[in-house]
Amino acid sequence: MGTLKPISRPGLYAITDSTLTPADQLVSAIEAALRGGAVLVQYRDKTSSRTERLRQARSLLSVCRNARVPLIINDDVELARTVGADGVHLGQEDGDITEARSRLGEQAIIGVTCHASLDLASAARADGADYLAFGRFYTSGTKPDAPEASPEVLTRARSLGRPLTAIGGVTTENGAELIRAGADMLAVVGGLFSGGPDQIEHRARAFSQLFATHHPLYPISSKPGAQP
Ligand SMILES: Cc1ncc(COP(=O)(O)OP(=O)(O)O)c(N)n1
Ligand SMILES: Cc1ncsc1CCOP(=O)(O)O
Ligand SMILES: [Mg+2]
Repeated sequence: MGTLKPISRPGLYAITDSTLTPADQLVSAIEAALRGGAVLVQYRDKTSSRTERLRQARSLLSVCRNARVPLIINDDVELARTVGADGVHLGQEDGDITEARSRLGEQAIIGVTCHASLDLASAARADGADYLAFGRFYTSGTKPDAPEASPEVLTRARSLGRPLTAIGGVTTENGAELIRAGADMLAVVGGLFSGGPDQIEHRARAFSQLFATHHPLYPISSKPGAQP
């Protein structure tokens, strides 16, 4: 098993969506999410051509590098390797964690979908996953048929000692419940990007504020009202 790597800090995990964000607005949308405090970005695109995905991933990597925020590629280890992204997110059907590790290296961040299952999470940890993703927690327009999870799974998964991500229908209204239950990151598509370009930075800031208020490990000095 690899050494534990710090995944940035608790916060918003912004996930792109080619239907909510047209290709020509992708970079500015992610720049807005980063200004609002996103701590991790995932390029998730199920529809574009390989050439277009390569182009978009390269553009996003440059934006993320400027902000010193890691870029994760969804599903596609080869794309992550080709562009030199910081890691990959693998679902249960997306291939072997060990194989991804050997292709991307020890420093790569590998995140794994665990749905609502502590057994899947335990196995992913044993195979070297760097973060464990649970959900969907609420109704999701992006992936309506994803298996459902309840927030208690986050509380139980804390004992696994890996950063926990919550996904699926997460909004600025319901996110606090997930952070209090144990989420270190809120992975968000619709709740961040569905309002169009003018809303993104403001929404990202609101998500980031949830961590400042509700996450136990958030630096004390960053909490609202704390003395400097
Ligand atoms: C952070 C995060 N969590 C879960 C997923 C879902 O991955 P997967 O189950 O492979 O489904 P698709 O996203 O590939 O449709 C994710 N991408 N990111
Ligand atoms: C990819 C994925 N996996 C489980 S739910 C989901 C979709 C997340 O998108 P949204 O934040 O719009 O529900
Ligand atoms: Mg997948």
